[in-house]
Formats: sequence, C-alpha cells, structure tokens
Amino acid sequence: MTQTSGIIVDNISVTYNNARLALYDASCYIQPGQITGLVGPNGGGKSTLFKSIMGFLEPKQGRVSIDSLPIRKAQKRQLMAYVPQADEVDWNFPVSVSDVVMMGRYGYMNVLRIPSATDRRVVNESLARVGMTDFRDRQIGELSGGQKKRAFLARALAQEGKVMLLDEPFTGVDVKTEKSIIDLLLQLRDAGHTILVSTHDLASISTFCDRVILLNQTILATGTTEDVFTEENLAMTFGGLPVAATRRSQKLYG
Ligand SMILES: Nc1ncnc2c1ncn2[C@@H]1O[C@H](COP(=O)(O)OP(=O)(O)OP(=O)(O)O)[C@@H](O)[C@H]1O
Repeated sequence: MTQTSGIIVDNISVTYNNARLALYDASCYIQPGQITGLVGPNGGGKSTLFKSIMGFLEPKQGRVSIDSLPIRKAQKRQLMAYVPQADEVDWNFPVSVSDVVMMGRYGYMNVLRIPSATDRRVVNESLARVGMTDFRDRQIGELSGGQKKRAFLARALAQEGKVMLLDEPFTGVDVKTEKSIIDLLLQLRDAGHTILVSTHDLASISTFCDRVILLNQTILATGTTEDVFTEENLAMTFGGLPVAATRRSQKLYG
C-alpha cells in the first residue's frame, strides 16, 4: 500500500442520537504541511468533521485516515492535537492552566502520569509560545475568552502532534491575539505541521490559509484559497449572505 500523508476523509456520514444527519457523503483530502481553512454556516457540520477526524464520533458510513493510518493508530501515535470550541470545555473543573497544558503530555506518560523533565520543559515552552507563562497557576475558569483559547492552544502545542485541528480559535479573541495565533499557525505550518482551522472570520482566511474547504452538511468545494474562496462559492455555501461582509472586512486586513 502506498503511504499518503495528510488526512483523508472518505465519504463519511455522521448521524447524532436524535437521528439528525449532521454530515453526509463528505469527502476531502487535507494536505500535509498546509493550513486549510474550514468554512461554513452555523450548524454546517464543522465541529462534527473535527470530532470525526479525532475519532470522538463514529461515522455511520465512510472512514477517515491520517498519514495512511486508521484513527485509533493515529491517536496512539499522538498524531493529532485538538483545540475544541470554548463551549465544549467544563470551565468549572478545578485545574490550573499548567495542568491543562500538561494534559497534552499524557500520551507520553505511563499510567502514573508523573511528568518527566522533558514534559515540564515542553509545557513551559508551550506556555511561553502563546504568551501564557504569567497565567500558569490561574484556574482555567478565571481566564478571559482569549486567554482560554491560548491555554488550549498551548495544550495542543505540548502534545507535539503533527496534525493540529482548531475549532474556531478566533472566536472571542481581540485583533492582537488573533494575529498572534495566526503567526503561530504560520510558524507551525512552516515547521511541517498539517493544520485544519475552522473560522467565521472570513476576512482573515486569505491572509493565512493555503487551502479552503467549504462545508454545509457535505463538502461543497475544496482546493487552494485562490480557487475556492470565491464570492460564488461563498454564496453557494451560505446562501448569499456574507459576501458583502467579507468585502467590507477585507479592507481591515489590507
Ligand atoms: N451532540 C449533538 N446531538 C445532536 N445533534 C447535534 C449535536 N452536535 C451537533 N448537532 C447537530 O449537527 C449539526 C452540525 O453541527 P456542528 O456543531 O457540527 O456544526 P458547526 O458547523 O460546527 O456549527 P457552528 O458554526 O455553529 O459551530 C447541527 O444541525 C447540530 O444541531
């Protein structure tokens, strides 16, 4: 069998317990060493696609592979790191920021979960990379929206996964933090990571995404940002609504 790097989503359909079909016949190839933007309307299935790639949801049809490995094997090898949407986290859970980041190292520890010197070093470096060193002892529930995002980004960094999946990392963050997260994603891309990032900030897409996937219950288009991120395709994906908003905010990003 030939080895294919990157993520292959092969004709998956996902149904939740309420029998709602969240994704149907979805196929796409997420190229290695590239940043791919995942764009679609609320309820379009972006989080469902992330959870399917992470192996948190079992598609009722189709399959996903990562670097030619089935999900379970890819999980065992710590290939994927995930930054969930903020509302999927229990912020009352009594853990500090550094505890959260250390969770990214669990896959490298034995059952006793005693951190090694390397684990501590990687946690420190990850906190520093997202500018959260000063908050390391803070309870996660006592962070601002942007600080929460950065804490979970540090956890993903600490995991040292080749594939990074980020579900709306820019929601609730200020412009400066968004820019610093984008800079970090570009650095990770240049270091060879495969990055899939969902966002509702359409204006920033063409500033950092090499490729785009348009999703509304199934994959509507996929390809380079230049080819796919067009007004016609956005109109098809959203029903024509956000195009004016895109144009308006593009000015902000030059
Ligand atoms: N746990 C769940 N149980 C039942 N239905 C769900 C569940 N999670 C999501 N859905 C439904 O599946 C569909 C896809 O939801 P999903 O969260 O994947 O969309 P999304 O593109 O991430 O949306 P948003 O942009 O609002 O975050 C929606 O119709 C949603 O109502």
